[in-house]
Amino acid sequence: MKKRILFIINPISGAASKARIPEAIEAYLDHDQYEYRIVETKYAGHAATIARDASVEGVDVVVAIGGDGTVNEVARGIVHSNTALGIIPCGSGNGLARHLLLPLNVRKCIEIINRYEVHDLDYGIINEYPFFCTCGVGFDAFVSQKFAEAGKRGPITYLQKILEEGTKYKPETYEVDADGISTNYKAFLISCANASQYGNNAYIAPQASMSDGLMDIVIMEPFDILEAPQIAIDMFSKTLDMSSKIKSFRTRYLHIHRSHPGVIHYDGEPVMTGEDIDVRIEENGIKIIVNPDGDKRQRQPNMLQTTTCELFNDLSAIRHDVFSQTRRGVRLVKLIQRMIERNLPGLN
Ligand SMILES: Nc1ncnc2c1ncn2[C@@H]1O[C@H](COP(=O)(O)OP(=O)(O)OP(=O)(O)O)[C@@H](O)[C@H]1O
Repeated sequence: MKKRILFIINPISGAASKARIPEAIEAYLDHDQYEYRIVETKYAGHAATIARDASVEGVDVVVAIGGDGTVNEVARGIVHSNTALGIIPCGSGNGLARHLLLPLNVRKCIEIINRYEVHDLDYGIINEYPFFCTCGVGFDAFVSQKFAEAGKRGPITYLQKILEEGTKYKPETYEVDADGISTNYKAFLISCANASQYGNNAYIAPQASMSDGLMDIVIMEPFDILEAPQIAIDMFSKTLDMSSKIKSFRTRYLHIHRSHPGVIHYDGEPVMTGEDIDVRIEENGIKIIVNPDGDKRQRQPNMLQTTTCELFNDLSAIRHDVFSQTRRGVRLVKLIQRMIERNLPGLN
């Protein structure tokens, strides 16, 4: 018997047209294996309803055609069922597709769907919102909100928002509970990563795995404007975990308390929540069609990237030393000046 497959297209995701995707499905899908249907979403949240209904009807595969927001909607409609998720990445960042080493090419993704290699993988839940890639609080949630308000999508808009908002953003203090230990952090952001990247190959948690039953928690400490380029380079070099500005650990469950309500994000979708945030992992909760030829070594930094990161960290430490020596020197000069003034009044 043929498998039933449903393709869900989000027409507004990313910046590219989806007009020729139905043609590609007709041309490259294995029709001996699958009987297919295609639907387009009409509004935000629609993909979740369509996917849930399809799963209840016993559809074997639901394919998200869009970015991480579309993948999130489709995936949350089919968690803990026998329906598998397929992805044809057509979004702005495509974080989950990139983590899964899927090609950003419609034909190649359809060919991967034809091979039907399904793995049971983890997903997470932040308060009541499922996430499959990353979620968090702080600067990334703030940028997601600005991006959602921008009225225009695509990676250029994302970058524009990061640059516009980056210098204005003020780090907050969070109380973080994990495995019975509570710690206060002043942080630029706290990210909970089921997968390794935000999208566009910006690796927030290069070592994150979707099959370890754990999430990688990344706490980014406040940094100054001179350190910002180094953090960006570390992200794109998959070496952020080696940065001196990062604290990271793995856990199944995390509680975050902050002093006031605010925005969080799940897979880049912003939502307002209260002071308390609970994040947990659902082990093996979703079936996903993976790339059988995906080489996981692509997620690791190469020698050049590792060496560059170490060099930058050393330079940063030297700069910090010079700064603190200079500050100490300035304090000493002021002290001597005060002593002279006290002992020799009227000198100035
Ligand atoms: N027909 C529609 N009209 C308006 N919004 C929609 C429609 N269908 C889906 N959406 C919403 O579109 C938003 C953007 O989709 P998606 O996240 O897939 O694209 P993207 O943001 O460009 O890519 P990425 O998440 O990879 O950066 C999602 O929040 C989704 O809920």
